[in-house]
Amino acid sequence: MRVPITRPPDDDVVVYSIPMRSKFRGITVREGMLWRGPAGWTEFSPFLDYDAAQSAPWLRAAVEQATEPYPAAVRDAIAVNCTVPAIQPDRAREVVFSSGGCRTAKVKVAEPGQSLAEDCSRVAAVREALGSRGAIRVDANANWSVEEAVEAITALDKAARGLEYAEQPCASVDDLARVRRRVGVRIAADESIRRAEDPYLVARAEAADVAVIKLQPLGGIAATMRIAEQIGLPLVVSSALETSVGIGASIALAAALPDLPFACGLNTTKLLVDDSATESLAAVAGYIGVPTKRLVPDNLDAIRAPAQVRQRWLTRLAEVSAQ
Ligand SMILES: O=C(O)CCC(=O)c1ccccc1C(=O)O
Ligand SMILES: [Mg+2]
Repeated sequence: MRVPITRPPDDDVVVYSIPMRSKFRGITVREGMLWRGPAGWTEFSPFLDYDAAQSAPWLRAAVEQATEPYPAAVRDAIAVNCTVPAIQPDRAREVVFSSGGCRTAKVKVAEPGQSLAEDCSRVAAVREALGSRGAIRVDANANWSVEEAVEAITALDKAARGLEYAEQPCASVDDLARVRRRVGVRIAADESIRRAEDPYLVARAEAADVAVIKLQPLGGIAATMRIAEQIGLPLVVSSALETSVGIGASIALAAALPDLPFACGLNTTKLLVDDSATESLAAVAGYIGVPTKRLVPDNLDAIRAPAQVRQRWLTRLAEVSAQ
């Protein structure tokens, strides 16, 4: 079905370009667009490797944020995890110490070119920094085979002295199910939901214990809340590395969900060198407070992209709108 999506006039959008503190998922610079709609500021930031069709839900989410009010909140603060990139142990410790009091850490593992031993040292360092009562989850971004996943999850569970869950160990839903049957650690699905034709397949296949949901790839708050209702799995709301404008929408989603048993992956403005707002939405004592007003970005001049990058995004926005 062809759903027309309205886009703002070119002159009204801000294109930003912000370096990452460490390489994350192959990304060293985060780019995206911000504009103000009748309901408030919004963010559109599909990853650079996404084509126009894959970016269409991201635009629906951005248009919704610009035009619709947020749903009613049922909580006033969201527990969040800190996110540890595939970095050296001493820097991983630093991420935990400077996380704003997060009691849960998500650690990236299975980075191409790195070894299981490096993953184990990183996870052990995070445990040391977090203390025995914190929760540790790992995210392999689909980089393991079934056999590798079983071996790695078993070793990481030991190194972490207990894992909360392992996120997207393998690419296919069948492989997730196979790994889930063979390890004593919960399995979370991320790419299998946000990049899937059928987001419910993981649940039907009994391939995951936890569903990671991301606002932009799933097409906005209303669309994500429908999936949340029907998927029948505990949910973790996670970011797509937005600036505080986009994180605000994900916080609104997390605030509106009836059940939220795990910390959410929304403390990611820390991974960026700068932000759209001088007061970032970031954890204090492990929680991000749910704002009562929509965030107004006050740091736009500092993050504005060069003309070439701006032009590339305007072209991209036109292509995605034409979907
Ligand atoms: O969940 C988190 O802690 C932060 C968000 C995150 O990891 C992420 C951010 C951008 C793209 C992919 C991912 C991911 O979960 O794989
Ligand atoms: Mg993930």
